[in-house]
Amino acid sequence: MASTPSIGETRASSPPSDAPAPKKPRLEAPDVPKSTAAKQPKQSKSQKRRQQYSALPEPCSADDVLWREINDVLGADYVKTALAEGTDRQSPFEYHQELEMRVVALCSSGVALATSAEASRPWVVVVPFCLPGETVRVRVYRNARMHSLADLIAVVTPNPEMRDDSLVRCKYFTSCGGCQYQMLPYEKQLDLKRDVVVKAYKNFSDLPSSSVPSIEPTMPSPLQYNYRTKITPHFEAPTKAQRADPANPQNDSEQPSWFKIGFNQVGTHKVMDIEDCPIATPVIREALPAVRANAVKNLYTYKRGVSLILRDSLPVPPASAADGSTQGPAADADALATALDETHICITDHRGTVRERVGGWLFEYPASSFFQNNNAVLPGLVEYVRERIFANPNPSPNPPPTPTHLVDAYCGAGLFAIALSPHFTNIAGIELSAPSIAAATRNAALNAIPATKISFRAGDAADIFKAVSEFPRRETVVVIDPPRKGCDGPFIEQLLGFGAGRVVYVSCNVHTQARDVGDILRKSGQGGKGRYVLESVRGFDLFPQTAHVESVAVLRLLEAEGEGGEGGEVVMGGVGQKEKEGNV
Ligand SMILES: C[S@@+](CC[C@H](N)C(=O)[O-])C[C@H]1O[C@@H](n2cnc3c(N)ncnc32)[C@H](O)[C@@H]1O
Repeated sequence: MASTPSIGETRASSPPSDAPAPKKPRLEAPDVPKSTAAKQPKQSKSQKRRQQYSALPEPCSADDVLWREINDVLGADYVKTALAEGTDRQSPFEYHQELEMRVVALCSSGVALATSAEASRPWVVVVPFCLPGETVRVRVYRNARMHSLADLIAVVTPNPEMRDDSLVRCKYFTSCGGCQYQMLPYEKQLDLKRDVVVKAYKNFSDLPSSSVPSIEPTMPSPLQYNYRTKITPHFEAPTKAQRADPANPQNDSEQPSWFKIGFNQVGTHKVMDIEDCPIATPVIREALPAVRANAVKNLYTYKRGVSLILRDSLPVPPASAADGSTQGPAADADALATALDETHICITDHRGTVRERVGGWLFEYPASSFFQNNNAVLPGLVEYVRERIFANPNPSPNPPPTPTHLVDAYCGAGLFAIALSPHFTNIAGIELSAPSIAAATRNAALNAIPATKISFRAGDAADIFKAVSEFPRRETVVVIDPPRKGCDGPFIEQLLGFGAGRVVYVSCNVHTQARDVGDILRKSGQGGKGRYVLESVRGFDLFPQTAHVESVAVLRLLEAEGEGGEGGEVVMGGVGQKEKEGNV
């Protein structure tokens, strides 16, 4: 998801398809004297580096999330003064210095933020795998703006209220960059993830706290290990020197010591060798040794690095999707389907087809395309979305109309459109990836949903609103589930222009979600279609043992008249102020 090209950028820099190719720009206009031409001096590499060095992180990026939390620890005024005085990079610590620090906070990415009263000036040290309240021994490996990055050497004084090292199930924990929280009881993980959502809305929504309802407790995953239905271990192609190493094994079943197949080592882009991953589903764990052995066997044929794929799947009956012969809930979950559900296989071919069941619904999609990675949590997620769409938290004599139409923007293989289909008369989905759209269309047939009721189209999410101009706006729900970078300006503009009665924003990046929700609430107050209020926000744990949290925000349109929609101030939706106290 993170690698999805930035649609906004592409659009801004590409001419419309029927426009002539742009001419190479002239450096100077012919009638402008040389000395006064507005020619931008070319930047040298070191100038560019200096500029990057002095620029603050890109808004809403992972670096920005860390930066804001460093500000919270040190105090915004202190940081502002350091920036103004140019002392923001004057670390009190040396490269490779060993220090004893006290952990004062956990960052949203799962790393700890530590400080030392003995440092010559207030400074944060960022260190993985430790918890607030702990005293830790660390070694600094990089100095940056107002903080240093360090490796954990040892936990000197553990926090017994949080840490339970007996819970750790993976031998690679604290070396592999995949998991951050295996030492934490599951309830604590859920609490920390709620804090992440609270901080995201505080730091990124730019909304008054009165507009943000109390963040609900994080929805747990039914499985805390063995849940991950997709893993992508990777490896680098051998270098010339490695190929020529006389110490290399002479048979193709033995793995040279320099050949690593796995995931990135914590805090680096270096691959570490991983033979097992206990958060992956059993069928993936069983398949991994053979997949690794195959990579070792073919090792010298690789010219470039490779990302392997292992996806948990139900067996795909021949031609089931194309002719709709295997029907989902309509087939009444017959004995064959039940038997198939009990047998899982591992798909390792990027061009293969994966089949999953979510509740009573079947989904098939290309192995290389997007589908949520924790099947166990999906029925609860879909049910929560359904329940919030039809809930009326503020019963009034003039209730909003019952939703009848659904728009699934960023629909992938059709998860929300299909699983919510019994509750709507008309459904439209849009998605950028053509293979995912083909899968969504097949999935509708696979689940016996008539094409007169549901349709999918490939395209930019913003384009869906033209296609559904006949949908009654107040009775329409828009489900948004964008990639990590969130929605772009044109999408939000179209969304507001349409004015759907309800918007459910599902997100794999709560920081961009908070930014976009803030934008929607503010801008909707300025238009004529009424204004949105934020009714609820809840984190979902799709990735136990990691710091990652997904989030569902529910927005409701207050009409300009009749539902108290007049006035410019953004107000909170479904939750009373009392419940809200002590939140953000
Ligand atoms: C987080 S996934 C959600 C998919 C689906 N809702 C699900 O739960 O399976 C985000 C999807 O948005 C698609 N996408 C990315 N940019 C898009 C855009 N500008 N317009 C439409 N879809 C886009 C990606 O291809 C990806 O399938």
